[in-house]
Amino acid sequence: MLKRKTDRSQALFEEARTYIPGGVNSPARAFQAVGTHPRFIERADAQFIYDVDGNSYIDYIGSWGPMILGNNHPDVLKTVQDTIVNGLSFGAATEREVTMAKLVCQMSPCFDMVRMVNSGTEATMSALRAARGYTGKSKIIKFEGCYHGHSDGLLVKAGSALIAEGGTPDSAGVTANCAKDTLTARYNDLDSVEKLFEDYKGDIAAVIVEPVAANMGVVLPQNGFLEGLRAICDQHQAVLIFDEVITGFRLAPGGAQELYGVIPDMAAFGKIIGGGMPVGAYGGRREIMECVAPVGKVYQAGTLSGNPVAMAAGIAQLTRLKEDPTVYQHINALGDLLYGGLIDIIETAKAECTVNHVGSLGTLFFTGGPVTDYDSAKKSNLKGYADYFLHMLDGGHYFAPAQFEAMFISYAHTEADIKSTLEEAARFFGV
Ligand SMILES: Cc1ncc(COP(=O)(O)O)c(C=O)c1O
Ligand SMILES: N[C@H](C=O)CCC(=O)O
Repeated sequence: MLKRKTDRSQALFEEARTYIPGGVNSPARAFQAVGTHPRFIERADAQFIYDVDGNSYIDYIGSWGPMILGNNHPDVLKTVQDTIVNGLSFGAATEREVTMAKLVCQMSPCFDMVRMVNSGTEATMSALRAARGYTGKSKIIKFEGCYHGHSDGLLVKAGSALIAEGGTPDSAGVTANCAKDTLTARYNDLDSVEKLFEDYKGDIAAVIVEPVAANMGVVLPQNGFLEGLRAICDQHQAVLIFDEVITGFRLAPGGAQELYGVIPDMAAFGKIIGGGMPVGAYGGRREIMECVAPVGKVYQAGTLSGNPVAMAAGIAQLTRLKEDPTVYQHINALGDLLYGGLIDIIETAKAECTVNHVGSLGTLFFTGGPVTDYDSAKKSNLKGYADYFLHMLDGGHYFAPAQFEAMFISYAHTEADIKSTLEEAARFFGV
């Protein structure tokens, strides 16, 4: 029995369902997997998020990652306010796009050039098109349980809400023809990748991977996995693409590439790069990016791409991340505290759980583990996660409403927040 009143959220959800499929504009926020209705959000500030019933929560979603400096960060907010008075969109080149492009190319080890888009979905879809145009090959390899947005060819054995909300990892509406060029391998299993390269000799344009998987819950690359992908792609002249929509600018200023020291040919970014505005980006080696129109023959476009307000927000956030190492020191230290604390709790409680984490990113799985790929993640007790989620939510802690997602810590979180979250978790586990 939940203590908090959520009548207004419940009423809005009823109304929303009449007009919006499932009442939400993205399935991941439907709360279906945890057996309750979404909390309708009124505002968010620093480490807190507030619903329309007047409840406040410590926010561990942070808009699914972008709010790395905390919600409503004053620097980001101020630059947006200063920018909007000059017009919301021009559909024309601006100086801010040059500033953003230089910044991202300086921060991301694999970027010689970048193209801004409007979402992570566009970024991965466009990166793959460029890779195919560059290599002249048609097939791509992705990994089971990895999610790269909702473009047709990538909704194959995908993660995130496809699996989290009780669905299947493939989507209706994607034609067999569209899916046939997408091959799938097992995360952390180089043999499965090599086998595909053998079976489809000369046909594979690219391998796309979440360098840390975060859409089947957080699953870390085992030693040698990313290095092995690099070597296999080199051997077969395929393009290695890191989907850093979650890991980019979060694990380090240069993302997972910098943290693990493996440099892909291309990368896709989203979320953090826009400071909360709808932005994505893809880029990589110059010879690949010069295949993109209007220089090359790979067409990709966007009326709102490089939008001035989104660029302003992104530049403010990335500049802070580039120049202030205390951001990473802080979020990583809190990550150690939170995930280390959860490990202590589940060990004391002798609970069948596993914590996977790196830096500020992590997942508590309701399975004894180890969780190294989609098959092992799938062993999780989903009812266990739902009970835990509801307990934590009612206690004022806003986690991802599904087992197969990640938790995000921001610069605004404090040690006191983490301690309060751990106390609540300990109460749930009865220790
Ligand atoms: C790794 C990854 N790639 C791509 C996407 C798609 O991004 P968007 O939702 O902005 O289209 C997401 C999340 O949604 C993601 O987590
Ligand atoms: N798993 C997704 C992002 O990382 C969840 C966000 C969404 O699709 O709405």
